Amino acid sequence: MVLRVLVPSAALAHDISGPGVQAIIWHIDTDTSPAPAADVLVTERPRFPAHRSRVSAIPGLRHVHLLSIGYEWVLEHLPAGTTLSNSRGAVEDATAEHALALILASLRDLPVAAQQQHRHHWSPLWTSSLHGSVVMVLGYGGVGQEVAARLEPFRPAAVLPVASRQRTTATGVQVHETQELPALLPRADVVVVTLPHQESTERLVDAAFLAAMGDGALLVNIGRGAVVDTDALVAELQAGRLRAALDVTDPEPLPAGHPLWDAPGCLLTPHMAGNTHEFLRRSAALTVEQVRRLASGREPLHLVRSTPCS
Ligand SMILES: NC(=O)C1=CN([C@@H]2O[C@H](COP(=O)(O)OP(=O)(O)OC[C@H]3O[C@@H](n4cnc5c(N)ncnc54)[C@H](O)[C@@H]3O)[C@@H](O)[C@H]2O)C=CC1
Ligand SMILES: O=C(O)C(=O)COP(=O)(O)O
Repeated sequence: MVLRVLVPSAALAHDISGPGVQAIIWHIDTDTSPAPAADVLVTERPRFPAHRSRVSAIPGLRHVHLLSIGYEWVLEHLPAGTTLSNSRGAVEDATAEHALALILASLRDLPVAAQQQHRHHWSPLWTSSLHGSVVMVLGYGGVGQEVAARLEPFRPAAVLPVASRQRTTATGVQVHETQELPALLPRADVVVVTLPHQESTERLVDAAFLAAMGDGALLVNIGRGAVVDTDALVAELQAGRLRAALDVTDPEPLPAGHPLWDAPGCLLTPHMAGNTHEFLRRSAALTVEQVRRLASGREPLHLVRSTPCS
């Protein structure tokens, strides 16, 4: 039996082609015609929410493999009986690196310096240091742990990991739980959100959360936009009380005229934390391995949903 696999690019089609595999190029954002029948869909996260439902119209679909990690967008569109896997391990490094870039750029006011450069204006700035600061890492999974590891060489006063449950890791790290947030938030100079979007995390960073952060503290979001109450954040930024560096926003893409574009003290990047050439190579290699496994009837790697949904 030949495994029919939809892939978003000619390069991936080339990589996965082989005995027992038929690669078909179909991109969820750009191919507006209905997808051809296929056993497997390999896909990126659609850039536009309206394109998500295209997954549910693929005849014969049995497995979806995501080229990234976040899978919340696909769950409600998975046809019954379909299993799901993601690219765990391929993108955490790049994402954590971007978090550090956002923290350092914000603390050292690089966007202000860049604006000065565009105006050919030379005026030294006084900024804040990561050394000696307290950094909360909210969400302590694959991405959160990589962020925490990258913070250590900067010698912060403390790194406070927060996740769903309290525990001490095998390496002795004390992970706090969300119930402790009211006590911990006033201590944090920087809060880095690495949470997935699910019912329990939606708007977890709400007006009360933001109000508990200290004056001048920095909120960084590299998880999902919907974890933050955007209106409440805009209000804090416009009041000049907090700063923010956001790779993910709600809504996304950010529409023209949205108040976040020009909010004071807000650095925005367009959901690009994971986008490195190295990530592409790693996820391509993972996809080749995944397709080989599926073609030979073996258990797929990194299953997110192992029991076919009904
Ligand atoms: N900006 C970007 O380009 C990228 C964003 N991401 C996002 O980062 C997210 C996290 O990825 P991973 O670290 O691999 O996920 P993971 O599943 O390994 O870790 C999630 C963490 O969140 C915690 N958590 C879950 N629900 C919680 C709750 N209600 N309260 C407190 N903590 C809670 C878990 O305990 C765990 O520590 C992805 O789901 C994706 O949305 C991932 C890659 C790139
Ligand atoms: O892995 C994720 O969840 C990410 O957000 C990054 O990749 P994406 O932009 O979703 O293709």
